[in-house]
Amino acid sequence: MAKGKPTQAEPACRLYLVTPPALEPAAFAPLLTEALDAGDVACVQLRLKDCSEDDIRRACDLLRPIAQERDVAFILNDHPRLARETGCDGVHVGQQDTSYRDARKILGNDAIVGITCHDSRHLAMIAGEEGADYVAFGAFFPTATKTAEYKAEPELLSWWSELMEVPCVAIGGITAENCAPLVTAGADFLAVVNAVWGHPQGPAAGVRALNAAIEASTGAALAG
Ligand SMILES: Cc1ncc(COP(=O)(O)OP(=O)(O)O)c(N)n1
Ligand SMILES: Cc1nc(C(=O)O)sc1CCOP(=O)(O)O
Ligand SMILES: [Mg+2]
Repeated sequence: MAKGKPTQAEPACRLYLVTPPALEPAAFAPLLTEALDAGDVACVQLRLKDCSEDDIRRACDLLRPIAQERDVAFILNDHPRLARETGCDGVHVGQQDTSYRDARKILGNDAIVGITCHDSRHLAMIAGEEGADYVAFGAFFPTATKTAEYKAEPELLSWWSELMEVPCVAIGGITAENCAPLVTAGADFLAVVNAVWGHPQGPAAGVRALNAAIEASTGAALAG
């Protein structure tokens, strides 16, 4: 994920992989490699919940190079200081996490800082004005990966993308089967957990299915 909207050389909507909330880094490394080698992925977010900072450091040290060697941005969830310390490309922070300003201070202007905005135009406008590199809306569909308290609609993506240059990420229960309205509404990135890591044929098949669905929806949108 370069800073800014995908360019003309890149697909209009790209995949943003979020890791499962618990993983064993050595066992997960080949799965990540398989996923990234299967198709177009803009970004990987390491999202580990209920584990120590040392566990996060170890996971970053093993998984970050797999993404960065492939020109895929590696973003850490929730922990701007750890993101800086471990050489991540950026951080994703939610409304209850470190503020945008503090995250930016910690990481500097070259890093990617993305912000959760739930279903809120107001939060997104603030994040965009403050300088966020992307705003994330969700959850678009029911998800078993976390308890999602907000429900976003595709119309939010069309409103945002018609008005703003700052890229928008859609998240929450997204699959190859249901993603078309989000792509046509203008999502710049689709963030997924279960559709890739829980795919019955493995993560490579998950990435291929989502890439194909994005391409088909983009073609349909261009055809009018
Ligand atoms: C791309 C993306 N969008 C939203 C979130 C959710 O962040 P947050 O609200 O801080 O919740 P947790 O992920 O920390 O449980 C995200 N991580 N990534
Ligand atoms: C991490 C996260 N944030 C969400 C939000 O709505 O902000 S939904 C979500 C989980 C996404 O996982 P899956 O693709 O398996 O539904
Ligand atoms: Mg968070």
